[in-house]
Amino acid sequence: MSLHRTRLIAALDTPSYDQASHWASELEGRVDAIKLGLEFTYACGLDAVKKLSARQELFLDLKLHDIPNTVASGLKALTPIHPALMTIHALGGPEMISRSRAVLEESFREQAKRPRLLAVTVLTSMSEKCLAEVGINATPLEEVVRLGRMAIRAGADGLVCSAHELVALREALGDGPELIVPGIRPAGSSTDDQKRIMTPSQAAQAGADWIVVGRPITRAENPAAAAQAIQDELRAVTA
Ligand SMILES: O=C(O)c1cc(=O)[nH]c(=O)n1[C@@H]1O[C@H](COP(=O)(O)O)[C@@H](O)[C@H]1O
Repeated sequence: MSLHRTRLIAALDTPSYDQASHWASELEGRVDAIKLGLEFTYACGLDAVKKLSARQELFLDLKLHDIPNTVASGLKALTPIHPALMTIHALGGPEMISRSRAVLEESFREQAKRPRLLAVTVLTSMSEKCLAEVGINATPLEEVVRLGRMAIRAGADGLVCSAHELVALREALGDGPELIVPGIRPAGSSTDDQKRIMTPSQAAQAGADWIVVGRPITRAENPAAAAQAIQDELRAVTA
């Protein structure tokens, strides 16, 4: 496995434009991208998403999951925002994924500028017990690899998974798919609602392309210093 630089995405989860804007400026140059998701987008709207992401690479994490036509049309409506990364749920199935990929390809003449389509496999807040409660009798690892193979075959550019599944996904799918990893907790920090967690350096060693970190940065006394400490930890892995 090649050890490449793992990039850091800060999840700016807040309903307040001023708070998100403050974090974005504080973190500029210290993180590789910002993530705006359901909380910020529902509270502040898409114009605010566009404005806030004007200066930084954007992961727009809206985790679409509906019938193929609705998801593909929803993604098309989001293309003027021009995120670098967008999410849909792998559980929507292969037709939903392939139509999503097709609509993004049609919307961007230059494919290099097309947002990368990420399929969320098994949420990092879910354990084996929780999977059983929704009727899936498999370990998170088995389910992530199964969904991951299907999603990449159907046209996803990458997958959202926990760090625990990285090695198995690389073995199954090679270096091609972009692997994005939330559920990251620096040593000693609170796990919150996350179940399948690892530290930044463990995720980097296991081959994450990007790690997503929210509360350990945004709830730190000094978010910029917290982000810098994570970058230092990531760099130490590849040094
Ligand atoms: O798609 C995601 O980004 C995502 C998928 C997943 O399985 N688990 C997960 O935590 N996330 C997101 O990653 C961020 C993690 O935030 P913290 O737990 O505060 O670090 C949140 O914004 C979640 O919405």
